Amino acid sequence: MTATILEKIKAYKLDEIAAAKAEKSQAEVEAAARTAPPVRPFAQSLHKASREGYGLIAEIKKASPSKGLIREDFEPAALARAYAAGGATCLSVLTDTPSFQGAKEFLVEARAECDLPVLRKDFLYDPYQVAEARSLGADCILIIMASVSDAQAAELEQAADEWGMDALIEVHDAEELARAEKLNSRMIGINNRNLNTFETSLDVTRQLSEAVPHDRMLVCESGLYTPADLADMAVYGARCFLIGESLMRQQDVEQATRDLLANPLVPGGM
Ligand SMILES: O=C(O)c1ccccc1NCC(=O)[C@H](O)[C@H](O)COP(=O)(O)O
Repeated sequence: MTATILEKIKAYKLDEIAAAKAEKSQAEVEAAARTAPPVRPFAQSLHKASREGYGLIAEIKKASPSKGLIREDFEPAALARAYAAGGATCLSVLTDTPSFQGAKEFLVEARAECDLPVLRKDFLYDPYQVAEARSLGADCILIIMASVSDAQAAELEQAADEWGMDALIEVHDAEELARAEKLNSRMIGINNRNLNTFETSLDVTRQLSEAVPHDRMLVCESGLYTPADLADMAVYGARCFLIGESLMRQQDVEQATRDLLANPLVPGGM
């Protein structure tokens, strides 16, 4: 049987992790993490922003498996400044190279340019990668339930907690959501994109949001383009959004970010 994209990504990630450990031991990466700049409050910032308007995690994303090259003129530092000036709450930076043309240095460069908390957007399997994320300055990690076991998810979450970082738990269906609920993290991301088929539909959030417990903060991820999309998703309880491609395709990223956030649906209103 042909391997799915997530299986292919996992295979090369495990090779990358082994190579990274051979180059820098766990103890060395932990020592580097201890000297990293203090953690910025990721979940707390989103929570605050979502009470006043929308919380936006703006993604620095050069390319993707589903879309190929998204943005040619790609400078993480300039993009971070534009997102911050446009009103983003947090940043997400792709650090995976083979599939997204990302890099660990992009996270360091982006974070140094602004005061926003930063998510390391990558495929994590090992607490080593969490310490590495912290050593780069990351304030939050992503745990993709489709690509890890319950035991791995709990181990990654615990590592994030020990470093004082937040974790965004990503789900795409009811079974993954039920598994995510066994974790402690308050942030649940519903990814509208099926990471194996790339099919993307806001129906995923429409159908799954109802099952998200009220004590969790819902983050609606992928396939969001317009203020109308955000207002539509807000009706289903999403006030926080993770957006990459649609903003990355804009010439004026700052203005596009501002426009997207300009007229949030009033909480509780229609
Ligand atoms: O974006 C992809 O093609 C992709 C393929 C396989 C695994 C993950 C993938 N993307 C990660 C994400 O979920 C998005 O970068 C993120 O939610 C932003 O989505 P978008 O606004 O649609 O760029």
